[in-house]
Amino acid sequence: MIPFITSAPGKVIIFGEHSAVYNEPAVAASVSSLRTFLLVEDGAHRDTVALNFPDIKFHHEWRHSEIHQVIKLAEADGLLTKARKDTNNLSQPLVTLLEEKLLGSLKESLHFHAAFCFIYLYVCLCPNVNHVKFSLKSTLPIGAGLGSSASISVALSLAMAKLGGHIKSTESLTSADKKYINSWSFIGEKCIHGTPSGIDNAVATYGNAVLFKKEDNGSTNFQFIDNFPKIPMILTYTRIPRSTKVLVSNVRELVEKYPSIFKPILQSMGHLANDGADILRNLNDKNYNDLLELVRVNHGLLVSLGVSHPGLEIIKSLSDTMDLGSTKLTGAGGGGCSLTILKKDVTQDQIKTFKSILKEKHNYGTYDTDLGGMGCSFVSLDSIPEKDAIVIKAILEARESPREQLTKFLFSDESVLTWKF
Ligand SMILES: Nc1ncnc2c1ncn2[C@@H]1O[C@H](COP(=O)(O)OP(=O)(O)OP(=O)(O)O)[C@@H](O)[C@H]1O
Ligand SMILES: C[C@@](O)(CCO)CC(=O)[O-]
Ligand SMILES: [Mg+2]
Repeated sequence: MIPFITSAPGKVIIFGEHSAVYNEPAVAASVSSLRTFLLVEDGAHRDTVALNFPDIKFHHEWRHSEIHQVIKLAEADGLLTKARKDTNNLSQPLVTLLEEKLLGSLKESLHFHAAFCFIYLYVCLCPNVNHVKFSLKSTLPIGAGLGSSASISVALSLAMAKLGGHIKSTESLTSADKKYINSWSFIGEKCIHGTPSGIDNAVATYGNAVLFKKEDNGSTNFQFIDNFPKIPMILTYTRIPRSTKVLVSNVRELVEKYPSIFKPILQSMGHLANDGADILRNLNDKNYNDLLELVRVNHGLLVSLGVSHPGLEIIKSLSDTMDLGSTKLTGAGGGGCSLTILKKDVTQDQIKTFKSILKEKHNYGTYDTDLGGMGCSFVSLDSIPEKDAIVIKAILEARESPREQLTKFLFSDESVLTWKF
């Protein structure tokens, strides 16, 4: 089976970030052109499980025998069996064991969370896989609100589900396969940020656009928004770093301190997401301004939750001053990215001016991308000529490879890869 590559996209939340965590509906769409790629191949050394995550300058090797000892401890009191059965919650005793025995040396937060997500999934899904190396690279900005954590959780869950024999499909993924990947990537997201709603991993697994809702019993419910309209928009990346885990826990403190103030705000966001989904299902000239209005209101409510940032307000203020449309933060906020939905009459010149002010004055980047499209996918490198496989492996293993190069060789019309999904 080895070598193979898995992949999963990022996402944009259009309505309902943060309120989604409180079981309110939310709307998100995949950003199929911004993706994480994970190469699984034989390792260089026997008895090792190696991680090569160049985007965050993280390279790590565990001896398989060392992991195996931890697995034996976890198996002894039935802990692992329990953890494997529960895809709604992390097993705290297993987390403690992994932290003590396998993650103790990792102090840097990005490294710790990526390794924690990896090792929890590994011991649950494919603990016997040995002499193996995982190289992971993404064209998504990391920690920027576009779902980088969910895309790595999904790419890892798909790879480990294949390695552990939980997914046997060699052609397209079945709906049971996707359900399995979605459940385990939710656990991966829990390792990275504590209390995810599950919207990001659902979109990274299934692709397309969804109206999502987490139910009170922990299950998730989502409907695809078919024929998702092409909306003229600009995604702006402030490059201001932040952590979803911290932002979500700050909101929780506020909600617990002032429930009578914040619960209605969260519910209001939920109503807004439902109304927004109705508009998006049937977007036309008459309701286009309603879409802009709801985006503006959603941002205002997010500001009241304390998850904006002066750097995001710069984008909002410029788009308001230039009368371009409505801007809201997207994802967890606190920096990261914003989404500007453009009015219908905005000209190319105005867009150019907006982008260049943001670039020159603030060093912000922008992404031109469509929403929707393919969710998680995989491809075997045995299925392509060896010379192409060598090039692709080198790109995925290299310390640095530009986003354009990754996209060109792995996910463009020029790529030799035929993804299965
Ligand atoms: N390419 C990558 N390589 C290694 N680790 C990554 C990569 N992308 C994401 N991560 C992990 O995900 C974490 C960032 O997740 P976080 O949820 O804070 O941001 P995000 O998912 O980009 O934004 P949001 O959750 O708002 O959509 C990092 O700490 C890191 O551990
Ligand atoms: C902030 C949040 O609502 C979205 C992060 O992309 C968290 C979540 O839903 O898991
Ligand atoms: Mg995330």
